[in-house]
Amino acid sequence: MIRACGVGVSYGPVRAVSDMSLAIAPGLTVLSGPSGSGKSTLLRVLSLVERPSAGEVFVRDRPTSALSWSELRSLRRKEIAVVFQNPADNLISHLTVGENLRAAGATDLSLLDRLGLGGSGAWRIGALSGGQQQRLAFACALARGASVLVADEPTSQLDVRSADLVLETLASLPVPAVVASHDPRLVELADLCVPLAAS
Ligand SMILES: Nc1ncnc2c1ncn2[C@@H]1O[C@H](COP(=O)(O)OP(=O)(O)OP(=O)(O)O)[C@@H](O)[C@H]1O
Repeated sequence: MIRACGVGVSYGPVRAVSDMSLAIAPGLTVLSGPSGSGKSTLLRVLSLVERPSAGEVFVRDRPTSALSWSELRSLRRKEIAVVFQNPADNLISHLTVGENLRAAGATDLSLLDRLGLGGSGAWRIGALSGGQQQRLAFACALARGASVLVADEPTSQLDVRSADLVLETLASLPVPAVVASHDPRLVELADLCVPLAAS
């Protein structure tokens, strides 16, 4: 679905990503590596937020380097949903759980049951734990109908119990997901682990 071929990203003299090739397959792909190894940069490139300095990113076998920024944005909106590190950045705080899901495009609340949030449709966002908020963020991402979910360190701001909820969610997503994380438990869950070396 999304494929990177020989991707490199440089910021002046800093080579954030060097000659990286990978294909996001069904299941969970985890980008792991020490701080500064280029995980977030590679995620931005795979999410079409940033253009690589070298190489090519293919979406459904279509090369993206010749697309304009507006074409990239439309392709991203259609195919890719991003879940941010901080749960609050993913949700509309003054809406209820159900309203958030409907605002993301859901026609019913069945995704709540599927992600362990059944019965919470009328709750305010503030009544959810951090882990429940991240679960809801993944539910909203699925409601958008994206073909691929992308998440940068989705457990890093959560306590262990809340992180467990997110790990369960990541293990059972119905669409391919690519996640950058330091969390060794996420690496264990991965169908494909892509280790990045410090630059
Ligand atoms: N916009 C930018 N401008 C300049 N340098 C950048 C930029 N973004 C990232 N870098 C540099 O690129 C390298 C890789 O950064 P990146 O954030 O992708 O690593 P990371 O593995 O995600 O790190 P962390 O785990 O700490 O988030 C670092 O040396 C970083 O300072």
